[in-house]
Amino acid sequence: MTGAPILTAAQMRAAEQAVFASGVPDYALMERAGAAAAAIIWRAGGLRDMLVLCGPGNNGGDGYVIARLLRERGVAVRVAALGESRTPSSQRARAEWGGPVEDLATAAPATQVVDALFGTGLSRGLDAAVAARLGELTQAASHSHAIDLPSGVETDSGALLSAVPRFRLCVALGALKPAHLLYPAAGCFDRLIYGPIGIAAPDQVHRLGPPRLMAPGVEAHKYTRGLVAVVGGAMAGAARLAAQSASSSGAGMVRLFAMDEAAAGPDAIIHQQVQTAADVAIALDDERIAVVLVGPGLGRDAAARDRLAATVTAGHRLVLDADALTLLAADAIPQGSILTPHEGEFRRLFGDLPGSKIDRARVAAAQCGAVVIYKGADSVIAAPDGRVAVAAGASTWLSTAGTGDVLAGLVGGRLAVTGDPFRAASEAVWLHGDAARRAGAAFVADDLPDALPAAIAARL
Ligand SMILES: NC(=O)C1=CN([C@@H]2O[C@H](COP(=O)(O)OP(=O)(O)OC[C@H]3O[C@@H](n4cnc5c(N)ncnc54)[C@H](OP(=O)(O)O)[C@@H]3O)[C@@H](O)[C@H]2O)[C@@H](O)CC1
Ligand SMILES: [K+]
Repeated sequence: MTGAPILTAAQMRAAEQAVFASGVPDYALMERAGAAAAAIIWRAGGLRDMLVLCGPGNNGGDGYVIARLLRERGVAVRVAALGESRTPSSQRARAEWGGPVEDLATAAPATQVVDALFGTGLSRGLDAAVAARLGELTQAASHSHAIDLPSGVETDSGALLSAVPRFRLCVALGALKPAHLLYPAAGCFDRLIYGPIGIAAPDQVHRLGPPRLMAPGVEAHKYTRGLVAVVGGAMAGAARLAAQSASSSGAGMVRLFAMDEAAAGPDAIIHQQVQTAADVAIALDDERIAVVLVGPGLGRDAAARDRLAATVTAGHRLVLDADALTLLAADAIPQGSILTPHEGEFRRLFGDLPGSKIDRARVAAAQCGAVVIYKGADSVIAAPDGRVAVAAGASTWLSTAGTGDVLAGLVGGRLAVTGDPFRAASEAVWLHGDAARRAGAAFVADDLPDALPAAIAARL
């Protein structure tokens, strides 16, 4: 389930210092980085002629190493620089390149372009003329490669500090950075390839990786596999969709407590009409229930508020979604819950927190003692203890009505199966993304539960 580590610029610098402290000379690390990137670019672009754009810092230094190594392989390489090299390692890399260095302002384009202008040391947007040159040269190349990061993206937040062209390939050196997964920066390249350089990374923040799931044991029955209760409300369809998703998530049983008969779904889901808050309290007075999901289709009126209060009071493990996130205050969220806010719900609950989406999700999770799935094209899953998984690259077709209800049901189901909120949230986000990939294009949310069994089977 754990994918590649994600490090901020400051954490990268600390990891780099630890390598130096272990006796590796500064320039040796730059050689490693340049060699890792050169090997990846060679596989992507082969002998096509190349222009390497080198900035003043160590990102530029990597560029000179790449230029030298690819020249040794027979590539016709030219280098264009933005001023002098300012760090000792990049000065040495430039000297070892030893070839001509053109002016970035006037350099002619090439079939391949390598952007080694700025990486994790970018402190502000590029000057307009430099950003324009980068754009022109990148567009003119059929093969464009960004070294470590596309120049102009802010490492830790994924914001664009100036105009950034789209690259075919981005080579992440040493570790992923938040900007590789957070939008808009994550949209500035088609492919991301990781180039290892032998640094040790802290292990709290990762890219979401594929989960390892388990088939039920021989002694399993429907209650040991987890009973999910879904408390519905005014809008029957959303709760039904969530219940359907929960029932295809691997859980043992799903009960749907809905306000009317129209909410009845497939026969495997036990449907019970539950009108008032008092009815909800009675329905949830069942110790076999492992998890209660509330929010999809709940409504926002006084009756909905009462049903939600009765649900929270019942004291079961909760998954809170949609209207439940609009009705509840952050300090009323029971510890150990899972929350699934999108941007608007997140801001309403937690206000305008500072920092990147990763920082905000972490603070929110710690504040309320719950696992937060901060949804979007880049979903961030944060646990109260600081663990974070970032999911990127999900199908853009997920931006359709009802997919959030499906995710909520899946989260409830995986929580009923595993009993571990961070694990359940991570598994659910992965399976949701994989189900969408299997559903293909232009699917509707109703198609996703049907794709879940195959997504689960692929992870056993
Ligand atoms: N850390 C590691 O483990 C390893 C790192 N490696 C590589 O090093 C990269 C980080 O290198 P880095 O720290 O030297 O920063 P880098 O991105 O080259 O730029 C800094 C320079 O640019 C300048 N500058 C900034 N913004 C500017 C702007 N808008 N317009 C103009 N100038 C601007 C800034 O000056 P200042 O902000 O002081 O004005 C400074 O001079 C990293 O991404 C990776 O590729 C690998 O080699 C080995 C392992
Ligand atoms: K770069």
